[in-house]
Amino acid sequence: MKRISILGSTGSIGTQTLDVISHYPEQFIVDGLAGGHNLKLLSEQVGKFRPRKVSVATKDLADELKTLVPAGTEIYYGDEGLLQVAAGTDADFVVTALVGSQGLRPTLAAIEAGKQIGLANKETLVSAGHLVTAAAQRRGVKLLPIDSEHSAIFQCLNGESMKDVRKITLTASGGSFRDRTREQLKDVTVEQALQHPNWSMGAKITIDSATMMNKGLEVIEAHWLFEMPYDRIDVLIHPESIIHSFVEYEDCSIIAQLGNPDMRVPIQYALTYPKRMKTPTQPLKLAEVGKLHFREMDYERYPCLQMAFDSGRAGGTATTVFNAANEVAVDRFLKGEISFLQIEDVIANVLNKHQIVMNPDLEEITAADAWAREAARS
Ligand SMILES: NC(=O)C1=CN([C@@H]2O[C@H](COP(=O)(O)OP(=O)(O)OC[C@H]3O[C@@H](n4cnc5c(N)ncnc54)[C@H](OP(=O)(O)O)[C@@H]3O)[C@@H](O)[C@H]2O)C=CC1
Ligand SMILES: CC(=O)[C@@H](O)[C@H](O)COP(=O)(O)O
Ligand SMILES: [Mn+2]
Repeated sequence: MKRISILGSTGSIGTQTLDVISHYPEQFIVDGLAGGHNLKLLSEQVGKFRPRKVSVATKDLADELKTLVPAGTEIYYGDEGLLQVAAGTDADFVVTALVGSQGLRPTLAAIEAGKQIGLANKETLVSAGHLVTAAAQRRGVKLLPIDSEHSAIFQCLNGESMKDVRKITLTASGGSFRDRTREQLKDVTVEQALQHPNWSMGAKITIDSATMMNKGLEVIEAHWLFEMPYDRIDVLIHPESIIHSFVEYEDCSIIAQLGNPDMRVPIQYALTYPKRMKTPTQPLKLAEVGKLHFREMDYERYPCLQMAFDSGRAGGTATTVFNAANEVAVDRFLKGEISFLQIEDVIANVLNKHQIVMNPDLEEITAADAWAREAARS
């Protein structure tokens, strides 16, 4: 029996994690759930899974939640609530499915408390990968990837020696605007940007896919998860999202992981690793798929991806600022304050103004993140 806490239980990854868990009630107990603002869904989850500790974004929401859940449920809110669900339960496994760098402190707290981590919240590694991986190493905690590309790479590396790896390649669908030129991006709407061709996900990551920022964040995530230098990480456009990523070895063998796009597969693999169990997903029928397509990445078409490699190579607080500026820019685009193409301008401007701090501690990361948010708003 594995005891689980979920940060971001009401989101796309959070709900799919609970779906996986509900297929194996004899294998999992839910100890903690943290949602944000969606009280209706969170109260249903509490009624069904009966966690001991639950958290929401604000005190008002916490007061309202008390009237909706079974007596005896411990209810928290805000930053303290996230820390309670991350580190203050008997869970041995924490799924990090918050969106954005707000997941950093709870993730660090869960690691310090010795919980194994199923990591979906990639922004934590982009913001402070050196702190998260060092804490995990020190505490003997596994960071099990949930992000589909990283789960694929993790599976392709299984049983192999890292010294035999030539490079890893992350596949990219191209997102909602994969068949448009830059000229055709000038007047795109929020609704159009939210139409991902292959995956149903939260709004922020769907916009990141359209700008190719998602792949940029994933390059930095892969750098930290697999200790891979940036010149051995490649990105390839693969519109079907069937090959989730692959590893090329020194003998020219390529090992890839394939499957229909369904996040319940990598979520379940992280939860049950190293065991594999049945999932409710549709098996991949390659004869029905017929053809798979690939295109070389065009870094001029996708400047966010180039900025990800540049800030990753620069190191220190460069990636913290790169991530925080993007979070604000995406939020402003979703609110209609800036155009789609201005997202990358905001990030570039903030990066240009930033004085990088090398080997930052948590306080310096927090300060750089706050500075970048302020700069991205002005
Ligand atoms: N969705 C996917 O398929 C994939 C997602 N990821 C990564 O996983 C992470 C989560 O993505 P996704 O599930 O799509 O995002 P969603 O937007 O669907 O979910 C975000 C979750 O965070 C919660 N949340 C937001 N703000 C707060 C807050 N202030 N306090 C507490 N909780 C808060 C939301 O609560 P509420 O809704 O109740 O307000 C929700 O539960 C991201 O880092 C993303 O990049 C990676 C690979 C695939
Ligand atoms: C499901 C998942 O892991 C997402 O990160 C997905 O990869 C987004 O797709 P693209 O960024 O390739 O469009
Ligand atoms: Mn991904």
